[in-house]
Amino acid sequence: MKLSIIGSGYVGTTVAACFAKLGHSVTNIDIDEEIVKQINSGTAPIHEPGLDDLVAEYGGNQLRATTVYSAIQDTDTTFLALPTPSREDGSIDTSIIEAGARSLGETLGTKDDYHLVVVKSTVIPGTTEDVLASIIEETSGKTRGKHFDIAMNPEFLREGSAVKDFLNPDKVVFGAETKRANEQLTEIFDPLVAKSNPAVVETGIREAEMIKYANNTFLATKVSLVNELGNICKEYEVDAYEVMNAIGLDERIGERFLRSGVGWGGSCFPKDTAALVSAARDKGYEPSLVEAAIEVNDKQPKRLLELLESHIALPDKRIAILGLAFKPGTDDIRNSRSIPIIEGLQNKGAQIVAYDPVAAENMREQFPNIEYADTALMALRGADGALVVTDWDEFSALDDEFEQMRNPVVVDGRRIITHNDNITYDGLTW
Ligand SMILES: NC(=O)c1ccc[n+]([C@@H]2O[C@H](COP(=O)([O-])OP(=O)(O)OC[C@H]3O[C@@H](n4cnc5c(N)ncnc54)[C@H](O)[C@@H]3O)[C@@H](O)[C@H]2O)c1
Ligand SMILES: O=c1ccn([C@@H]2O[C@H](COP(=O)(O)OP(=O)(O)O[C@H]3O[C@H](CO)[C@@H](O)[C@H](O)[C@H]3O)[C@@H](O)[C@H]2O)c(=O)[nH]1
Repeated sequence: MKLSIIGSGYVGTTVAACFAKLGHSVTNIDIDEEIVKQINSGTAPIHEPGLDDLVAEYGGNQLRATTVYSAIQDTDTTFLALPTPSREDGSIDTSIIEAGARSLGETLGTKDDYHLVVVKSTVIPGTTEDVLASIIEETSGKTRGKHFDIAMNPEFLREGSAVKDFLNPDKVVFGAETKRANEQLTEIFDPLVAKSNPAVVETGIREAEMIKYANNTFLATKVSLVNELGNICKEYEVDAYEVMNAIGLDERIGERFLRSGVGWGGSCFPKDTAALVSAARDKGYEPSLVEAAIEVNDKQPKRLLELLESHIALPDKRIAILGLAFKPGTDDIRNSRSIPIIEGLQNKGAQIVAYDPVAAENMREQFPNIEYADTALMALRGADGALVVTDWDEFSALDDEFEQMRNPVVVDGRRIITHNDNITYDGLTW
């Protein structure tokens, strides 16, 4: 089928490249000319394992990119994969996706045949129907349910494994209000369903919107609960990882997302939990458990700094930060736990030398005045303390490199460093 995808970020580019691999002809629409150029020349605009190969194979032929919205007219279905960031008060800011819907509606106004619009972005229940569909009707002059349909298809891929996740999902969710929309979505996803056999959830639009928030809030709260349990375990000198491995054997709990540490970051958990809290309050409901999950998460980076301070006084000390990305496998630093850690160290008067295999350039834009090292060893050399913030594999292989520190105090926020007699090791968990 001929698909267009508005927004070529982490989701839009990954989904587009994967749909091309599945045999569809895909056009990415983005306002960023650099991204458009990169895709057309076969280069992935973001760091994501496996994406380079797909964009190299399909970019410029079965996968094209443009800044021109009218390219949508030559497609059957448009996915909206635009950002839905947090406002200052945590509520969802729909201004970008509204602008995208407006441009989409304007171009659909002169399209002759039926079109399916699919919201891929994460949006609060009611946004697809009450906000986006209304904008498209208004700007196109067309009637929803007749000339076009709108559907909601939330995305569950994780950064760092986005291509693999998209091609091998546990489930695909189709939120649709007409048979025709549901059938068209089914046809688009047919090659994926045939290949990886996920559960197919056919549901209403509002339910699809809420499934995404419920999914993320459940996982974020699970990790916060694990962090709280890990903190209590530490007080009692109990190995939290052994405890979690055991409770994970209970199928009702499950073995994944049980790693306690410095907390969750990224472009989704923080913003989606905040948006759900805000949306609940809008309806007069106080979501105290979700608020507590956020509070536990906010405290973990502070706990890491307190642990470091229990070993050394920070003013004027050289502190190595290992890991800037919010998780391994990505260059994304949005809401990374490394950000409050850098700020906390700066407030205490420490000198920072940071290392990350791929995310340093993104962090440099936000913190141009800290030192960035080219390797973990270079960051550690001469440092008075080291904080492990991201669980990159290469950090778990570090060993006598720590001996190059002036004072080998290592505080592990991810439980990945092997203890040895030559370092003073401490961690968030025992
Ligand atoms: N990042 C993830 O892992 C992930 C996973 C699942 C769902 N989501 C959701 O998907 C949505 C997109 O997230 P993302 O991380 O891909 O965003 P992103 O910030 O990585 O990418 C958004 C892209 O949209 C482009 N853009 C902005 N305004 C535009 C416009 N008017 N027209 C065309 N392009 C425009 C930007 O240039 C950018 O390339 C969000 O709602 C997010 O919550 C994200
Ligand atoms: O046991 C765990 C698992 C995760 N994390 C942290 O949780 C955050 C999020 O990790 P992960 O969920 O793997 O990455 P994301 O790319 O943010 O993916 C989440 O957010 C996406 C955007 O909505 C969803 O699509 C995914 O399903 C959902 O997992 C990261 O900071 C991790 O370090 C932990 O601390 N302990």
